[in-house]
Amino acid sequence: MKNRGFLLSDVINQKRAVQHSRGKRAMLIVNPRARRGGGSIDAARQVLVDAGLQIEEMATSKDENASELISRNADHFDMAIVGGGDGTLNNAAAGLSYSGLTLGVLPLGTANDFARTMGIPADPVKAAEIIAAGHQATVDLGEVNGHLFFNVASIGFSAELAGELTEHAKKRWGTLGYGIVAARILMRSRLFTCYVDHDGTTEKIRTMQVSVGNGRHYGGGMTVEETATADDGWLDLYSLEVDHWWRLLRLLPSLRKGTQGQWDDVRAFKTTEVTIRTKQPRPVNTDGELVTWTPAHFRIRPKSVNVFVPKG
Ligand SMILES: Nc1ncnc2c1ncn2[C@@H]1O[C@H](COP(=O)(O)OP(=O)(O)OP(=O)(O)O)[C@@H](O)[C@H]1O
Repeated sequence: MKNRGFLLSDVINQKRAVQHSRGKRAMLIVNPRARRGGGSIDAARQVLVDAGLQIEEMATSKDENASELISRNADHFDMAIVGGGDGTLNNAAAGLSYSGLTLGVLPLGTANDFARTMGIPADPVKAAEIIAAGHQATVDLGEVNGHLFFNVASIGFSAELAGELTEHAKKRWGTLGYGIVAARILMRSRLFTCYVDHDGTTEKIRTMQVSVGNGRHYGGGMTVEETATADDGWLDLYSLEVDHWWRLLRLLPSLRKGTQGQWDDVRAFKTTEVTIRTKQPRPVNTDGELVTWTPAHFRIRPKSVNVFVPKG
């Protein structure tokens, strides 16, 4: 009986997917440089085709910007399916936001934090089923100095991590790679001075890292803030003001759960706009890519992108 019920619900879901997707045109942009981007996504593509989508695959390379591809071709499509990690999604963010095309995510990256935030399964076939089913949500984007991001932007320790964690290391070690390189950088990290302008005040702080999150997860399963969602209209900032790296160790469980704001040496608040200034220019990374330098002006861009998400 159990098996029969399961088969019936599969058939019903497939029918619903076909009703929603039949005849819709989807551009499929796969980043071959993402961790699993070089592998086959044939099975995921087949799920989309079986649901009735007309798929046109568009090549993206190091020099080709996914946003440009989306903007240039938006008139001919109903949705843009992006196969890659968080770097690829950020690369597509401007095009998605300006074109209004709905985003389908095939998580082919290392961390896939945006997929995690939205509850999209890491398995590309299951993720394709979510796209075919057609349930949508509208999410915010973060912006720093004109660069858009889905999950998080940081200054300090994790920007150094982004600089040192090579593509090769990510491909080889996956999220374990983050851990190994992070431990090495942590041991030599020192506090630096920042001026934080927000909500009419300026705070001078000494910090090891400032993170500004739009979504919920980053860094392969860390949490920006336990109540954060990608559609809450807020940026969540936290600053690690610990004086020795080893004090960070006791914060690790909180950093995973997003409860770090409860510690005395962590400053945390919600805002919609914040500027961070440093004495010397410091690099800013968005989801592992170095994109700009301080002074860094962050703001929330509410309700910017429609995304296919699991029901509920
Ligand atoms: N449209 C694109 N075409 C080609 N390369 C891209 C594109 N967008 C991003 N990249 C580059 O591809 C590399 C890998 O992409 P991405 O960051 O998506 O995967 P990942 O690093 O494996 O996953 P994650 O960011 O989830 O950890 C990044 O260094 C990024 O700069």
